[in-house]
Amino acid sequence: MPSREEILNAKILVVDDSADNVELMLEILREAGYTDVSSTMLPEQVCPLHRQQCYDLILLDLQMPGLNGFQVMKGLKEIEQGGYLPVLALTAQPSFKIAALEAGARDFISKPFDLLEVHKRIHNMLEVRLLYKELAQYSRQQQELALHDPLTGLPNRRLLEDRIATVLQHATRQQNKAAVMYLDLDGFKAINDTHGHATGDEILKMVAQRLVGCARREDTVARVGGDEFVIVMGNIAQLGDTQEPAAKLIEAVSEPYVINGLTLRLSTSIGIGIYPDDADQVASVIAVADGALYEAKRSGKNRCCTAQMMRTPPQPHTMSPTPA
Ligand SMILES: Nc1nc2c(ncn2[C@@H]2O[C@H](COP(=O)(O)OP(=O)(O)OP(=O)(O)O)[C@@H](O)[C@H]2O)c(=O)[nH]1
Repeated sequence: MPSREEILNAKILVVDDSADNVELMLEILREAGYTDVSSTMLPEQVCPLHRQQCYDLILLDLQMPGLNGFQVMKGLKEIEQGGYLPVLALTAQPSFKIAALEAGARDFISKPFDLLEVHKRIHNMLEVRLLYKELAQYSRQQQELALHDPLTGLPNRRLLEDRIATVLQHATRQQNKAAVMYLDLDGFKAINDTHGHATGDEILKMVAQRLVGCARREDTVARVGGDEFVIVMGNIAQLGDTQEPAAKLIEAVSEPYVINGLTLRLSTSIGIGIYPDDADQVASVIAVADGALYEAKRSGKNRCCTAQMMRTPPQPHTMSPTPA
């Protein structure tokens, strides 16, 4: 629940074409202890102001010349799409009360003002508005958590798959290629076993930072398993464009890690799959990169293999003719 202090610090806008009404409402609010109150007598200013200030409460007169309160609410609804319209309608017309609620106002205050009613309705409405904001923020945080790895903060497999799908669509439209690089650290288990899980965690965080440091801004670096990471590169012309970035990644991972006075080293193996040359679906391009990674491990680790290498049969050695 929002605290009393949070409620008193909420952002409030008073909208009325009568200077006397504005003055009266400002005085009531200030006396009640509200600290962040402003006003306008120009209804056409309400939407631009709300876009800028994101008010917690708009006390809106319904009968104003030019733009009336109902028209203002229509504009506010476009700003607060799917959200909570923080409008308390002010009206002297009993017949407008229901119309205002139907138009999206959360509540109304009758004119002439009854002080007790004004205080209660403003307080109740702010309580709900602030609670709504807290919930919306909590839900955003939960969504973030569901899509990111808690240890490194990198995107997790779910978000990675979404990103790959977007990159593949883009590559199709642009008639170019995309690369999926699958990395698995070499000998990471030994670090855990020798120096403990906490040290292993520190290494994973440092590896994550180094990979992000090597990638372009538009690439996605994700953690998809214990010591497994995937980097998606869009907008490449050919497989050859991945060789330099892959070498950079291998070098970055092999730099020493200094943790609690210990200097540790490890390396990484990388498998690369290219869209659309090696596969044309999200899952299959990840699978071919994983297959190439397996080959990189099998053939000695600390290296990069491509799916294309696995398809190309080894070339027979050509012997130079022996001079007679
Ligand atoms: N510290 C830490 N370790 C983890 C985490 N998740 C998985 N692991 C460990 O990471 C290790 C990964 O295993 P492997 O990839 O088979 O080990 P490896 O020694 O790197 O083997 P190669 O890839 O063949 O070189 C396992 O020991 C897991 O217990 C984590 O979040 N933190």
